[in-house]
Amino acid sequence: MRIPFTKMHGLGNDFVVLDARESALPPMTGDIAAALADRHTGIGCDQLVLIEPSDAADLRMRIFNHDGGEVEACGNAARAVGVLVGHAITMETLGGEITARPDDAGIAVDMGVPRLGWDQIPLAYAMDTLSMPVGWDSGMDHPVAVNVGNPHAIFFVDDVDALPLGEIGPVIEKDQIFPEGVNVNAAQIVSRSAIKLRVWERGAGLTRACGTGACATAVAAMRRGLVDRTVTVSLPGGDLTISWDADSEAGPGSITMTGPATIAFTGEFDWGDFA
Ligand SMILES: N[C@H](CCC[C@H](N)C(=O)O)C(=O)O
Repeated sequence: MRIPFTKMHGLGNDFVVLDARESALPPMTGDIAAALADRHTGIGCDQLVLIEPSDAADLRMRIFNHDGGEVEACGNAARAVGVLVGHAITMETLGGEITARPDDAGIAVDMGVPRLGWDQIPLAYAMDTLSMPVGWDSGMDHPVAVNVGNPHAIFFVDDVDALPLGEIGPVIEKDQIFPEGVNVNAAQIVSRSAIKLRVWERGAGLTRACGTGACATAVAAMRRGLVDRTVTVSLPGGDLTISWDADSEAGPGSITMTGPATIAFTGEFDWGDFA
C-alpha cells in the first residue's frame, strides 16, 4: 500500500506527517512509527505526526516520538499542521484541545492553560513544582516542573552551552520522580524578554527546537518572576515568541506560541516496508 507523506520541520525539529483525514491508514503502532522515524533505515524524523478525523475538533493530531512512544503534545508539529491546512483550525490531542491560526510570523498556536500541580506534571509524590527539591550530578538542581500537555522539567543555568545536556538529559528523562518521563529544558535568562534554551526531548533526545519546551520554559521563568509575560525563546534552530495570558477569576491564562513551520518535501513509502 503506497502512503503519501510530507516531510516538515519547525525550526529544525523535523516531522514525517501522514494525513489520514480523507483515506484511512492501517493502524499505526509504536514500532511502525519508530521504523519510519529511523534516520538510517526509515524516512527519518524527531516525531511522526498522524492527522486523523475528529468528532471533537477540526482534526485529531497524534504524535509519536522518535522512539515510537505516543505522546500528548508537540508545539512545533502543531504549527506544521497549521501550515499544511492553511487556515485556522482546532486540533484534538491527547494533551487537550489546541488551536492554530496563520499569523504574520507564521502560525500562532494557543497551547491552552499550563498545569502546575505536582500530580498534573506528573511527579511521583507531592512537592513544590516551582522549585523541586531534587538535583543531579551536573549541578542542575531545583528545576521547575510544568505540564503543557506533556511533562517538562526546566533548569535555569548561567550558560546553556557549557552543559553536558546530551549526558545528563537521558538520566533526568528517565528518573523515577517522573513516572511518565520528562522533557529536560536547560534555560539561560538573557533579559526580561529573552531566553536561550536547549532541550533534551523525552523519546527523541537533543532536538534543534522544542515548541512545548519553549512554552513550558516561558511559564517557568514567568512563575519565578525572571521575565515579562511575552518572551522570545531562542533555540538552536531559531526563535519562538511565547505569551502567557494573565490569570483571571477563571484561573491561569492560556499560552500562545508563534513561529514558523516549513514544508521540506513530499514523498511516498510502501507501508509493507515498515509494518
Ligand atoms: N518529546 C516530546 C514531544 C515532542 C515535543 C516537541 N517536539 C515540541 O515541539 O513540542 C514529548 O515526549 O513530550
